[in-house]
Amino acid sequence: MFVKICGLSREEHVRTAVEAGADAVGFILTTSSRRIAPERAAELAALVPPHVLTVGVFKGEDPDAVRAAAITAGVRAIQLHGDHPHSDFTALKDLGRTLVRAVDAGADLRCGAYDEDLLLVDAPRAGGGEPWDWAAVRERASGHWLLAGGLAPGNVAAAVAAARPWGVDVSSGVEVAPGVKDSALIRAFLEAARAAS
Ligand SMILES: O=C(O)c1ccccc1NCC(=O)[C@H](O)[C@H](O)COP(=O)(O)O
Repeated sequence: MFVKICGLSREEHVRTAVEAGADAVGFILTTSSRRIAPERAAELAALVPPHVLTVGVFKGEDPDAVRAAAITAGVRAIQLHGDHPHSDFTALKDLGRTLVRAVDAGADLRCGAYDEDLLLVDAPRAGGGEPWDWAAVRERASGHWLLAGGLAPGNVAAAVAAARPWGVDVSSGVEVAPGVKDSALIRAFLEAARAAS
């Protein structure tokens, strides 16, 4: 089970996620209360060992802006939300970063359909912490795909049983207040996700 902890902004939480065994950590580089500057993401990404994927999260920006921010941040993966066309993934391919297509359940759920490396199937409102009908995508999603949207330590096992994803992603479910991560919740989520696999 691949586990991504998203929306990190503090050193303490990046270190906790890495030490607790996260496979990926995400930095929000788009409009959001969780947004951090690419330069700040670069400071945090420098704390992350090579075996953990650093992910820059974007929504709706044009490929040139995504490229510039991803280079400044030094992230090894780019996650695009917001109905980006196939051509945006093609335009970013030469960067050599892992490309993540983030969609809701209404989209094409075959990982690789847009030449992406990973697919993230999320609630309609990304980062909203809202559970949805995870089981509905079980037969439709395929390949290297992550389930997201309203996951938390207490429900990730049920979500995995319902949707059978390749990986999971969490943000709100490891926060004690909007945008404020908690180390104990990060550890609890990783433990529960591992046990669910
Ligand atoms: O988290 C945000 O604020 C955000 C804003 C705009 C685009 C994407 C965003 N988050 C992306 C993520 O990968 C979240 O972890 C994912 O949507 C799950 O969030 P949650 O339901 O809060 O666990």
